[in-house]
Amino acid sequence: MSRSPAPSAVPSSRTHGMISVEDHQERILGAAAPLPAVRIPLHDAFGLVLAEDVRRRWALPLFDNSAMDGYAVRRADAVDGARLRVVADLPAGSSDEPALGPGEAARIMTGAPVPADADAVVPLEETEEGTAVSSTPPSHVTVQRQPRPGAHIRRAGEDAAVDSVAVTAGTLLGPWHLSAIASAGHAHIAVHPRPRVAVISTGSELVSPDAEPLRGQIPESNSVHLAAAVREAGADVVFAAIVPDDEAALRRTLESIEADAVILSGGASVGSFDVVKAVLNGMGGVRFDAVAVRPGKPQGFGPLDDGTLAFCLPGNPVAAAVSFELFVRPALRALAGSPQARRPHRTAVAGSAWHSPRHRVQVLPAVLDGDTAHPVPRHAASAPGTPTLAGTDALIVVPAGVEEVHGGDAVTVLPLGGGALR
Ligand SMILES: Nc1nc2c(c(=O)[nH]1)N[C@H]1C(S)=C(S)[C@@H](COP(=O)(O)OP(=O)(O)OC[C@H]3O[C@@H](n4cnc5c(N)ncnc54)[C@H](O)[C@@H]3O)O[C@H]1N2
Ligand code: MOO
Repeated sequence: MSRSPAPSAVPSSRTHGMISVEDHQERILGAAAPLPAVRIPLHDAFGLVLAEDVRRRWALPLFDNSAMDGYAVRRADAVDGARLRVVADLPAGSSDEPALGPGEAARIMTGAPVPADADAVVPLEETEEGTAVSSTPPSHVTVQRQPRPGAHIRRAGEDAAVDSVAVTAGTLLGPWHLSAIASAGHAHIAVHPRPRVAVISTGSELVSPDAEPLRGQIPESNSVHLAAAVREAGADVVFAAIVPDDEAALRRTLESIEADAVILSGGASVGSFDVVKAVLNGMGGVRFDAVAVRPGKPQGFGPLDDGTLAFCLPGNPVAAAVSFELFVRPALRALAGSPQARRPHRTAVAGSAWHSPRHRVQVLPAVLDGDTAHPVPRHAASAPGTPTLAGTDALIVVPAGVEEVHGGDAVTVLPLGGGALR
């Protein structure tokens, strides 16, 4: 890959009339503070970000308990071949605390509290009576092998101390975290709520995918893509609409929305019918910039007067999709309280050669095959095996200043997907 020196990053500096991708991302992330925490039932918390440390209400395990089905014994008496009298039966959940005298044992099941007089558990398999199932314990049990001190007893507090932190604030909650929180004694927790997102596609040429498009009309796809991407990012779509190129209609639609973020696509450029720019430029803190990225150059962003973050993306479907990944998704994750708002990137090998624009970051939809990234051809042929936009599972990001990528070059990729956060 031929590289020319990267231009130094001066915040909001303009090179060739454009601001850098990083400057635009920083401006957006600077405005996207975590939404205020709410308390919700643990069962509803999967995929949300924990807002405060969760501490254990008790030590774990709660009490000395048996790790095996067997017999709780006084080890000194339980020598090889000893015949012990069974004086109690302790299933899990038993609150009994039987005393064990010399030569006595209690049948005990896994998880049941170990009597204070016992100092080891002999598993069923190490007794003459063995594992034959019976509802009542035998009157006596014969120990085959003397247990080690403390054998098969899980001691109170050996896993975790009372008041220790079970799960830390900022954690994206998955099944393992949630069960740890339940074990720590909490049925309700403080989380950042899912961001509420409105999606608006603008353009008088847009028609429903099941319509027969007349000349000049095209099937509307951005709202479908963006709504799914919003959900995949762990946010809720609270509103979706197609609005024609009509300033009054767009204003009315915006006024009706209650959301944390609104994503508009189309009409962001300089054309005569670019109503999004006409309506939103200067509304609240919204500003339009040319960002040094292809595709995705025309971008509008800023808070509306009520604080809703407005993202105005270019209408071209690939540009809108790329813009979502670069600029919207990190903001939604930040609103959701995630400390890792950006997707992790990695290095892959370019599967072919292509040109890249000199002064802009290039972002190419790609299909990953192991370590090789195959850019989706602009005019994807339908030959079997050819990567297509529908199969996109990563974006290749080529920095500004690189004009040629050769097959075999190392390239940066952002793998997409990887599990929906809901
Ligand atoms: N004179 C200039 N013209 C353009 C410039 C420029 O700098 N000067 N920038 C170009 C770039 S770069 C882009 S990207 C586009 C983006 O412009 P808009 O945001 O105004 O997008 P539209 O014109 O509304 O739409 C572009 C294209 O995408 C189709 N589209 C729009 N919305 C949808 C949708 N929801 N579903 C499917 N397809 C959609 C639309 O029909 C157009 O074909 O501007 C360049 N022009
Ligand atoms: O932003 Mo445009 O072509 O660069 O998509």
